[in-house]
Amino acid sequence: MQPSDNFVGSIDQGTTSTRFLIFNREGEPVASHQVEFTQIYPSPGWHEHDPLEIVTSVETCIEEAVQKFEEQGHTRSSIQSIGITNQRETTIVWDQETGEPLYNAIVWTDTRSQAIVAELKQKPGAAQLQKLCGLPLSTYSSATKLLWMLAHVPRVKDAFDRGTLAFGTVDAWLVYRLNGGVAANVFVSDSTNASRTMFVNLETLRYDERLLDFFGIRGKVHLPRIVPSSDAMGYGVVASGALAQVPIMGCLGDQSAALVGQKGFSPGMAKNTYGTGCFLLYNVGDKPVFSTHGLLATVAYHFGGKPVYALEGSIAVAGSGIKFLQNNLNFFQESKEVNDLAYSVEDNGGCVFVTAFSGLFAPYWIDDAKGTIFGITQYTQKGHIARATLEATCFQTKAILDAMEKDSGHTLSELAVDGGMSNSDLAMQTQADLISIPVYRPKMRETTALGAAIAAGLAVGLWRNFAELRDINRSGGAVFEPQVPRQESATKFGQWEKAVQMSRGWVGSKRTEQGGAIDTNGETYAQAKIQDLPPRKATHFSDNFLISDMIKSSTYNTTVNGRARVSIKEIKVPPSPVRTAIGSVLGDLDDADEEDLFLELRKVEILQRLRKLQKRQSNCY
Ligand SMILES: Nc1ncnc2c1ncn2[C@@H]1O[C@H](COP(=O)(O)OP(=O)(O)O)[C@@H](O)[C@H]1O
Ligand SMILES: O=P(O)(O)OC[C@H](O)CO
Repeated sequence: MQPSDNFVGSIDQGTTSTRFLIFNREGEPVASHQVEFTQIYPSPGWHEHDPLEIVTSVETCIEEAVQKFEEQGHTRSSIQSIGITNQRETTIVWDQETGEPLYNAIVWTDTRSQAIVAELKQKPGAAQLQKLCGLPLSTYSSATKLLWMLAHVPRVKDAFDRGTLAFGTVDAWLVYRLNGGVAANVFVSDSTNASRTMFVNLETLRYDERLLDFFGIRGKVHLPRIVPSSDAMGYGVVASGALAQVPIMGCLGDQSAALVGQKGFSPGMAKNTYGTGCFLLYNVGDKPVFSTHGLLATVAYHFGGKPVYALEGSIAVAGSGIKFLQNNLNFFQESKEVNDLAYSVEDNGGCVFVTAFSGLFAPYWIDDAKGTIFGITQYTQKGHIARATLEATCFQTKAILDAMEKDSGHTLSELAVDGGMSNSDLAMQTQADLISIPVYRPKMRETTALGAAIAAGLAVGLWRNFAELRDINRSGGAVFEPQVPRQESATKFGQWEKAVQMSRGWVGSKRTEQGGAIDTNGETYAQAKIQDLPPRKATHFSDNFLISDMIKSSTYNTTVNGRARVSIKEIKVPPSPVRTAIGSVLGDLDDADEEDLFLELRKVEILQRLRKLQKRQSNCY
């Protein structure tokens, strides 16, 4: 059989839908099928999927796509291997003895583990985690979702106590079930997915005892064996259905797959995928780069030999914001209509939508924010809200690119994009205008599925090296050139940053008996012990976000990461959107502590607000 008669299949199991695509050697999809599946939102901030429905959706897509493929005159035996790509971090647990799930999948967007995260942050060793695994302690990773299940789901705890609890991300679950479950017991995860759990050392790509001990699961939970992303033997074969006996040879988390599908194989290349969420991955080569500006370090891909790493900017809400307008607010019937609705008005009409449905991820990592629309007046129309929704992801992308530039010292000259929301021309034009560089959108936008197909195709020899991929999906793309002056973009971005700061602190707020809104965090901070520490060295901190209504503080003493005692004397807000804190540090702080230091600065602001509020209240009563 000629190579041109051979094909690879690609399962793309995303947050909103599942697809199966069959690619030829030119990297063109020749047949595909897609189904949406149930999104379960049991409580505010909770988001679940049914693990069995995920498997059924994959099986349905395979059956339907293979049928379409054969209707074109091809035979299923020409499909040489299968690749899998999937939503990452989403956590599934099952009983190793029965192979049955013990709870719904807790989706990556879910924020129910917030209290667990807050508690873990106080634990010794918390500050060292990110250096080991590349991820910040947040509700996003799988680890805290697993801990939540152990604390709240008796069936999960029982299996844990009996030693039969199996944990996996969606890739591990799919490989396990497609191989036939308990009977074959193929229990593996690829390096890119495994590195999103917080259990894996980013440099060795092995489970790290320090991480497992920190989360209290060492030796108590069955974890999948970690396998390279392209592997001829590791992932077994499909047990039944239209592609029975076809080997699975590729596996990548969806964001890694998109980078591969965009052929971002050289350091300095980046892509931004606007799916349910939006994720910018920047190839940094064969050594991880640990961010000091709110980004994640992650595995880009691992095709045998040395893994390749990426800096990642993760945005929790992109297309899901559009789905929210569609399903919850009934703005339109189909996602693609958002574009025309947003074009129906000239601009956002003064509205800024901080789509913090899951708090805010990179580069801000604000757990206590919730979605907030600022600037609504009687003038506001649906079109303004639609625009503000699209803009939110673009603003966050701009913040991520700024952070990436600081971490890498490199300025991107063009941004390659893909994913469902990238179909909106208005969103992509807005993106180019905000980041002042061209945005390149390829013609074939199923780059995530293509990435998994490439992983499987390299393993089976359909392609022998990256050079053979060069011409795939190269022509017919669209370029969006920046069209507004930088100063105008900077002004808009300043407004966004202001809105981000104003959205903080909502979670946990309550009303006092006197009727004034008081932030519970503020109360805690007000009780914080103000000690008299002798300053050792004077230090200058600055940050570029706008604080609208504050601050001149008296001295505030605190500790950062339990190591350095910080005494903040004064926070100045000059007319420019740069604030400066003047203080002193007793002990050592390095760049990695910057974020924690900003948290302390934030406490001073809250303390100030509380004082102001109390003063106002005592004037009233
Ligand atoms: N034409 C469009 N314009 C804007 N958004 C779109 C369009 N088509 C799809 N979307 C959005 O893209 C998302 C789906 O993108 P996709 O890349 O399939 O995501 P996932 O892999 O997370 O399931 C949906 O949330 C949907 O609202
Ligand atoms: O479903 P997507 O495409 O937004 O991707 C989800 C991510 O993998 C979550 O980390």
